[in-house]
Amino acid sequence: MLETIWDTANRRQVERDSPERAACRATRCLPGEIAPHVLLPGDPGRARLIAEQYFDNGQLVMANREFHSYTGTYKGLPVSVISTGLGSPGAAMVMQDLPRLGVRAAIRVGTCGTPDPDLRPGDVIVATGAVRDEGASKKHMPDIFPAVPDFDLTAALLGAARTLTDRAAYGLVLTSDGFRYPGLAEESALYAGAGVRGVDMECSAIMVLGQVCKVPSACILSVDGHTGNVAAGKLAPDGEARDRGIRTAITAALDAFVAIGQSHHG
Ligand SMILES: O=P(O)(O)O[C@H]1O[C@H](CO)[C@@H](O)[C@H]1O
Ligand SMILES: O=c1cc[nH]c(=O)[nH]1
Repeated sequence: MLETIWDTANRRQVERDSPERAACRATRCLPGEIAPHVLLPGDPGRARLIAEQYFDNGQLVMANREFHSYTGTYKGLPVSVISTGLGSPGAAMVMQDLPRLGVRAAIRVGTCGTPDPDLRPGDVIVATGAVRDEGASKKHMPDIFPAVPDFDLTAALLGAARTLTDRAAYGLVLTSDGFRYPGLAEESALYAGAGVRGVDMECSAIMVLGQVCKVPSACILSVDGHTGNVAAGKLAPDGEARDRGIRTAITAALDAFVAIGQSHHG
């Protein structure tokens, strides 16, 4: 069982609902509680898994709604993980908290469907850009603005993924406000013809807010199945393959942080 960080790290105890914590309205974290390098899974359970299985001395910092934050180290580098919940509004709110928390790089480690017959469950996709079929980012930037990740962070992420697996792909992602909806099959076929390889619900918001909030951001996704199956009502993901891909994505993201970490000190 993880302890809260202020139990063991001599931090001030500040109530979750205090005005001081509300300055970061989603995460309710304080400056100093979050490391400069942050992983962003959607699922709070995945945040916990990362803290328990990948961090040294990973400790729970704060749990507010679906936004659960942990801090620890990886290969000696201070790192944090914050879950963004399901969908772009929550992801956008987390991104808005990050500048105040001193975050210098953020990587989404998520899951996706794929419309690409060449990809298999358990493959990982490093996103090179995203179709903005979600509403949250449009509250921050008009929809003619592109959703692109940070180039250097993305290059480091792809490099790290390729050292771990020969099933690391890169390409565009379709980020949507829907999971299963009437136009899914047609839309994903249309976009797949122009290079979309993954379908998720947060990447484009994280990329656009990364630009707006000046937090270099990138995304890596584990494929959990084909969008054709979801569109046809076959909703069960390939859980075993998905989890294998998630483990690859987490390690690649952390290794990318270590690779770029040197430039973020001093
Ligand atoms: O596994 P996560 O990171 O939550 O990502 C994907 O999974 C959820 C849908 O099941 C959406 O949040 C989608 O983007
Ligand atoms: O948004 C998502 C996430 C996982 N799998 C899908 O098919 N869609």
